[in-house]
Amino acid sequence: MSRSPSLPDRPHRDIDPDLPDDERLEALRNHFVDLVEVNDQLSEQLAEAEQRREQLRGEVDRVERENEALKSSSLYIATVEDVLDDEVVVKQHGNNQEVLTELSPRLADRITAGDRVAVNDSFAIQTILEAETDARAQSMEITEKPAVGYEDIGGIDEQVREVREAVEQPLAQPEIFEEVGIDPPSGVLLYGPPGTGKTMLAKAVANKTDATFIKMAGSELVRKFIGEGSRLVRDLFEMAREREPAIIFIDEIDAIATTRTESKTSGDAEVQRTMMQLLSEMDGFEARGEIRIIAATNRFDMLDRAILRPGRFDRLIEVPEPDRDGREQILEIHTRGMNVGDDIDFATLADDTEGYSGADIESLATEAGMFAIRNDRDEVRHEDFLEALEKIENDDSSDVVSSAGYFYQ
Ligand SMILES: Nc1ncnc2c1ncn2[C@@H]1O[C@H](COP(=O)(O)OP(=O)(O)OP(=O)(O)O)[C@@H](O)[C@H]1O
Repeated sequence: MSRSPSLPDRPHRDIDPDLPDDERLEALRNHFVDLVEVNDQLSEQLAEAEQRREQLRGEVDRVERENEALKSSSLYIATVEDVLDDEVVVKQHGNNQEVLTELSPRLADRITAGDRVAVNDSFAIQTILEAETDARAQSMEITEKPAVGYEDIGGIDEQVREVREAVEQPLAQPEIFEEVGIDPPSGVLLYGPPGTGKTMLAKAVANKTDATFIKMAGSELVRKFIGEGSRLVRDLFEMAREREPAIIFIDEIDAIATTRTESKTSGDAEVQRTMMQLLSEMDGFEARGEIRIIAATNRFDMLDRAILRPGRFDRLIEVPEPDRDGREQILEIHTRGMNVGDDIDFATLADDTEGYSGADIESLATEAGMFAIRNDRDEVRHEDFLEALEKIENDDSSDVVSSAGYFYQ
């Protein structure tokens, strides 16, 4: 870009000292005129150079501003569908828009079809994202054999029976359903307050049937992976097919299956698409196959009824807070591995823990153990439980006993 203007010739005039005065004077005058002319030319060139410098300065500022804007603006997620010579076809997640975009030489030999990429407003690829398997692993919890058995679940025997019938039996004895000629429930929805054993139930069935337990949280689907919800739902079912027999457990399903709202923000549209994908996966599902689906929510009131239609989550099981006997059973379960004294009276503790969920009771037992340690004992006594109860009741910041305040139907 640099331009070096040619400098005018330096005026040079040898004046003969032997010339008569008037001729020498004339020669000097002419020389002076030449010098003035050169000076004018140089001044003109200097002014031009200054103007050019100003222009360049302006250009640098503009490029810097553009660069800043590029660095700070949000990018969209897309998948590379096809790599051509120096162009690629990308499909933007969320709206599925396909575009042909130029490929920068910087990325040319690193990109392959199927890569997840971040694109800017003009669909220029900015970065290649990490492998899809990482995203899958981040969003799902996969356990080959969860370490939870039915004997670890207290106070909800009826719910255990129902889950076994709706999920375990179709996996363990599919022929019974074939012989009778009925399809087992497509999906089971567990609903009730937090910490009552919904996740435990799903894990226990997976354990009993030697099925892979694949958990995905609805809230993560919409919060963490914006624009990728429907793709992750597809991945979830694909993963389950790869690992049959499998139990798919979708926790907090209300996050993706809420009643349609009036607002039409892109976030809502994205949640809708994620739910539609889930429904279409479930609709195209082999009812007697080796994959069972369990979902859980503590916001039953918010659910979009579309997910409860036959062929979808068509078996509803309420998992309530434990009653008095249930609390006693859960207390016994959670103290099984503890060194407890003979003086512990579970019956009165069950009376004292009205409104406690299973998770609250688990925390109570741990807290009682802490009091025993604080009192320099290796045996947990009834008094430790009473102190733990008092601490929990007084502890405003604790969310224990808060479950009673959750809204569900
Ligand atoms: N019925 C129960 N019997 C024994 N332990 C329980 C029971 N319910 C809850 N717990 C204890 O609380 C913990 C949390 O329970 P779980 O995750 O199954 O609750 P959840 O109903 O799925 O809760 P959330 O709605 O918050 O996901 C369990 O690991 C277990 O220790």
